Amino acid sequence: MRHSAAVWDYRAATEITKDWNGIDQVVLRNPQGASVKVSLQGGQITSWRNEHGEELLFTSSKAIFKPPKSMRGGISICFPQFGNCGSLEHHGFARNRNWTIDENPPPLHPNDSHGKSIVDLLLKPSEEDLKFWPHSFELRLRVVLAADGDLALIARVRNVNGKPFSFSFGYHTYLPVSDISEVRIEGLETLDFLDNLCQRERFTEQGDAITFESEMDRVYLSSPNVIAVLDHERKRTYVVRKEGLPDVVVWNPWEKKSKAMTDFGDEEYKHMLCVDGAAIERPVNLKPGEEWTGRLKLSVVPSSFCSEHLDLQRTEKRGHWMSI
Ligand SMILES: O=P(O)(O)OC[C@H]1O[C@H](O)[C@H](O)[C@@H](O)[C@@H]1O
Repeated sequence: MRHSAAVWDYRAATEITKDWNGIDQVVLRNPQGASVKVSLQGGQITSWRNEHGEELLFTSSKAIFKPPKSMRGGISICFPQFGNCGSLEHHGFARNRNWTIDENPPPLHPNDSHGKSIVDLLLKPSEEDLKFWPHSFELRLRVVLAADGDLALIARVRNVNGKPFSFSFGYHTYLPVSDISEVRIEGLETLDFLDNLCQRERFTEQGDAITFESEMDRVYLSSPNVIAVLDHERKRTYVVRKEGLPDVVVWNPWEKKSKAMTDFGDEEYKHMLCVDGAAIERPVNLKPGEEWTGRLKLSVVPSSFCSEHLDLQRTEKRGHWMSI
């Protein structure tokens, strides 16, 4: 029997347009009208909007949209180095390179594809990259806009070299918040962290949730796979689910550092927060032919869901990732 209802084509739900520099970007849409924009410049997620058109990622009003540098905001891919822990440029070179679209990505199961929109981007090293980091790799980033508006990113790094190599990785994620002093993060309490403001000295988090009253730049270690960022004023919560990413970087530049950054407004630290799922403390080791996967999924829910009803760790189910 033939189905008369229209079949959702998850690949046709993408469109290629140009970004601010005339560089290709992919726009994903779901049937409700939510959208995601991914630039081939850096494989950077530059926009994520819900079905009402509301932007769910932070971008600085002073962001500089000039290749090859990634712009300040959205979600950028930090690979093969996070921060300055290595000899490469800050946060690695992946975010400052041109990526390509994989025209023939591994398909989704037809039962799992309804309402989703997907694109796979690829990065392979150039001759120049190999001079500084002599490892042949393939980095595949699958970007998924789900039927319910959630945004999922699945990065796969494959060693196509004859020798083992190791790397760090991070999804450098800028979230917009109404007022940083009213925000708290749940899920990181009692963990050890490395404080980048104290020469990466190791401390143990005390107290309840993480709150903000000054500059913060920390790498929380061995973190749970679900954490929540609660924005009291806006009564909304970002739920961050991750897999293969043991660390969480929490960063807010606060007043002084904001003023020192040319691509960031003096007061913007009040309205943003970076919460990055990452693999930093223990670099990932890949033998020839091996592949590593790091998954991140962002959802936005009303805050009331979270504080009382969302048992963070109980939502940590493998089923979340099965269909992508
Ligand atoms: O300015 P960016 O390269 O985007 O990095 C911004 C920030 O990213 C991370 O959160 C690091 O831990 C910080 O040390 C860094 O300052």
